[in-house]
Amino acid sequence: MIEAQLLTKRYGEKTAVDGLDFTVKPGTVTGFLGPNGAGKSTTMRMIVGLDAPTSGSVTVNGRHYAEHRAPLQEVGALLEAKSIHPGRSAYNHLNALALTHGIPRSRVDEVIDLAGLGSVAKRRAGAFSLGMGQRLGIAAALLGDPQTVMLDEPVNGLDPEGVLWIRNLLTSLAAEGRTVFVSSHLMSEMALVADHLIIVGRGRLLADTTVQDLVRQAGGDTVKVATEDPARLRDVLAGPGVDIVGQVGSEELHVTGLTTREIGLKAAEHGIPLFGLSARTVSLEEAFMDLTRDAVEYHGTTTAIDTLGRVA
Ligand SMILES: Nc1ncnc2c1ncn2[C@@H]1O[C@H](COP(=O)(O)OP(=O)(O)OP(=O)(O)O)[C@@H](O)[C@H]1O
Repeated sequence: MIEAQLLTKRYGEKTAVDGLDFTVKPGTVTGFLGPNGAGKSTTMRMIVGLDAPTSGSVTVNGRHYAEHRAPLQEVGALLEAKSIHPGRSAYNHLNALALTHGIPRSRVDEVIDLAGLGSVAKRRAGAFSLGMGQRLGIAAALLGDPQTVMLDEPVNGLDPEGVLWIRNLLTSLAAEGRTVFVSSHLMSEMALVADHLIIVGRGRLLADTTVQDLVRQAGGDTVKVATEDPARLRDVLAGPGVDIVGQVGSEELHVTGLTTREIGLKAAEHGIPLFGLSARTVSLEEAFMDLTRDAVEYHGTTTAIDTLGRVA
């Protein structure tokens, strides 16, 4: 469990983190989202005591990080800045960490396997690709078998296989009852792994919500369905809490209140062939952009916002 109370960090004139109040609970993956410069890394650094709050506080499992007797066994963190000696092998790096924290050597082999680093563990870490470096950072974070795991942009530099590995890893860590806190500025990636979202912009809390609620709020539970006989499908799908919109002469209906699965099953039950059945997928990105629009520090001229047909 991570608890932030009025957490604030100023660097001179700049307020990087501005009165954040949030709780990260065990047993789920919590995504920490926000545009570049929103204050995510600064918040994470304060959680593990690498930066001191200007005011407010943040605790892990009820204590400040520095007050834990065995911090590595309490919270494992992957932060953006790496501190690995380039001449040292992955194995030696993890072994040194284990030795200084009273962690058995057998755990080093376990995390090397877990991170898929077996074949490169004896190589110099300085020669590692970005993706291998990320895997080593994650291995180090898991070394103490911590109850709380915090990763800053873990998919950075990973290939598709690595991205999938991270997704499965995060989900299984949460399923084991751990607190999993992961930052990203990519809504699409977070939507695939996170159950809960904490969204920040310019250091302030913009939303503390479930993925499901954010989708709902953005109208993302609309399903687009096409059939030769939309009038009949409309009759079949009609019911309490179901809203159906269609245009005269169009084979397409927009349905809210039913999932793609429910619509597909009902149509099949009544022998109505469907030509298309899809949930709106861009709405999560749209919801994120709507929320953070005023909080983006650096607007590009040709960003993803343009591809959605919207102007920042
Ligand atoms: N040591 C520092 N000195 C001065 N300003 C800083 C320092 N660290 C961060 N900042 C500023 O604080 C703000 C928040 O930065 P932070 O790195 O926490 O954001 P972020 O959400 O992690 O961004 P990104 O997604 O780009 O990593 C930024 O405007 C940044 O320039």
